[in-house]
Amino acid sequence: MSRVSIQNITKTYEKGTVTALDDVSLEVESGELFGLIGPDGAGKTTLFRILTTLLKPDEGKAEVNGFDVVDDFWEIRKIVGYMPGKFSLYQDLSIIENLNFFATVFETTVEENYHLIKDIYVQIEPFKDRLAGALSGGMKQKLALCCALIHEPKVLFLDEPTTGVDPVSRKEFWDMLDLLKARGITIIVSTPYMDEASRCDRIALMQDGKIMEIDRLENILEKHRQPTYSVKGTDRHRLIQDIRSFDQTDSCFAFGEDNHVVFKDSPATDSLLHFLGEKGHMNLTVHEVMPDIEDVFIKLMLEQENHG
Ligand SMILES: Nc1ncnc2c1ncn2[C@@H]1O[C@H](COP(=O)(O)OP(=O)(O)OP(=O)(O)O)[C@@H](O)[C@H]1O
Repeated sequence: MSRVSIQNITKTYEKGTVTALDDVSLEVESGELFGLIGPDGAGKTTLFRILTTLLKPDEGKAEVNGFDVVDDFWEIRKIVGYMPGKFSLYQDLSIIENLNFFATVFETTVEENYHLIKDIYVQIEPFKDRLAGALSGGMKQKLALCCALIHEPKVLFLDEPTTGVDPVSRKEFWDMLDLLKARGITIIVSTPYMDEASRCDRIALMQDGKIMEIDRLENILEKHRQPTYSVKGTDRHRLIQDIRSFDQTDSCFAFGEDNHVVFKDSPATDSLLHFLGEKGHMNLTVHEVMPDIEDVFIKLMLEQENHG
């Protein structure tokens, strides 16, 4: 049985003028570590709020562990853990007070379920009397995860848990999720960081309330692979504009120091270099690169924009 089943969910705000989710369907299997990947405003938080019964969909149906998110909301609240993106902790309570609070809400105690949070909690326990508001981003994130786990949830929803957290803590966080997955907990995690896709069993790429693709990362990369070129030069700002104005350019986006270019038909690197040279660009380099998930995301985003 799939743990989370979403069928044709639509949700709008502002009397129907803002569409947050547009006919979204998705199945997450038991024990999966599933990633919802997309930028701000893609609809990730709205989907989590529906699945954790805090918001009702306008249309469609969703189930968690066989319970309907509208009719069986009370059952769902007992079996899910939710780590919201913002404001999940009481800033003026200490670490241990926050944890006790969440345990009490679910009629349990920290002692009773200590084994569930132990691996994570030992890292912040030395500071247990420190106020949550005074913790670093990485420590807040660990505490929020402990609070979401303290009642032994079967399904865990984590909304952008690594946003604003340093790269080392981000990696540690994903290592912790691997441990939770090994215990059989189904996990759905959202992130705007494309590189985190590789840590998930499967991912859904979301943009503007729609799911553009759902699959294993390697399958998505394989399916959407297209020849992609890195073009660098001295005058970076003008370069991207000039590459875009070249008549054989299909798309060009900045990737850090780089510009990634896809051509309309056959690769036209020589004519592009000639074109840019005539526009006075210096120190130009061009070479083919292996497209990654960001390249695929942009490709799908442009296709979605062109269709709708
Ligand atoms: N309470 C609300 N009232 C009106 N519009 C809203 C409300 N909540 C979300 N929206 C809009 O719905 C869309 C989806 O927002 P949502 O918060 O679900 O996306 P997200 O992917 O979680 O992004 P973020 O990281 O910014 O929260 C956005 O256009 C957002 O502005």
